[in-house]
Amino acid sequence: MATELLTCEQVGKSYWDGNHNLEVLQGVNLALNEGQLLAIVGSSGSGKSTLLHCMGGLDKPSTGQILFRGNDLAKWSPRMLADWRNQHLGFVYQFHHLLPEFNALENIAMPLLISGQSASQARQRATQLLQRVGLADRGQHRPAELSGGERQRVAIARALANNPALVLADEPTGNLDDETARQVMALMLELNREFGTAFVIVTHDQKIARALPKQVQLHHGKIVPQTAGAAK
Ligand SMILES: Nc1ncnc2c1ncn2[C@@H]1O[C@H](COP(=O)(O)OP(=O)(O)OP(=O)(O)O)[C@@H](O)[C@H]1O
Repeated sequence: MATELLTCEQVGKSYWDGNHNLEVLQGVNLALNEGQLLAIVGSSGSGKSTLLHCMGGLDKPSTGQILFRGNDLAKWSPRMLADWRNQHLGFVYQFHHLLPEFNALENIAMPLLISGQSASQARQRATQLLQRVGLADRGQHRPAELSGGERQRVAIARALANNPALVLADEPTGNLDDETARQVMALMLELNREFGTAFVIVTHDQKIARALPKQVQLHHGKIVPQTAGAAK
């Protein structure tokens, strides 16, 4: 039976701009199962990144709840949230956010060192992951010495370092050409199958969204109801 990993219950987010209350998310209900792949689509400004940040505990909803394996994120201290992110979540962004002064291997090893693994354990796991994303011969290269697609592969390997339950990816292929985007997406789908990691992928690209088994569309901060038979 499918087990719920992350649940959004009536999530709302608003910002006060000095004059108005900006309702960025309204009544968002969403359930993601362990190992599931979900695309979040919507036009620019529809609230996709805000929702992803709330799901990752990087931002707090103004109303509603986000539950991880039944635990309400709002009840956790900043320290607990940081530990949870390190242990259970991975993040991939449109721009790789790798540390420029460290090489590919060191970038992948970083979350492992933060979680308390020894340098040799971290190095071993980072080497395996680098191999798995097809970059065994690029370990000593710094981000500036890698192509855009290679940087995203390193970023994906880093996101998976601690074998998280969930990877949150914000436009992970947004900065890549079509063919490289296709390869990076294919890699994420393979890793989902291999490791059982759930992925939430924010994209404005319908082609990419359709490659995933489940999609939700945001429009002005609300989930657009699916027509019968469209959702899985
Ligand atoms: N910290 C903030 N303060 C005020 N308004 C914000 C803040 N963060 C986001 N917004 C507003 O919330 C709305 C949704 O932003 P968000 O970045 O979530 O959209 P998006 O769907 O990810 O857009 P894009 O595809 O362009 O990245 C936008 O109108 C944005 O200006």
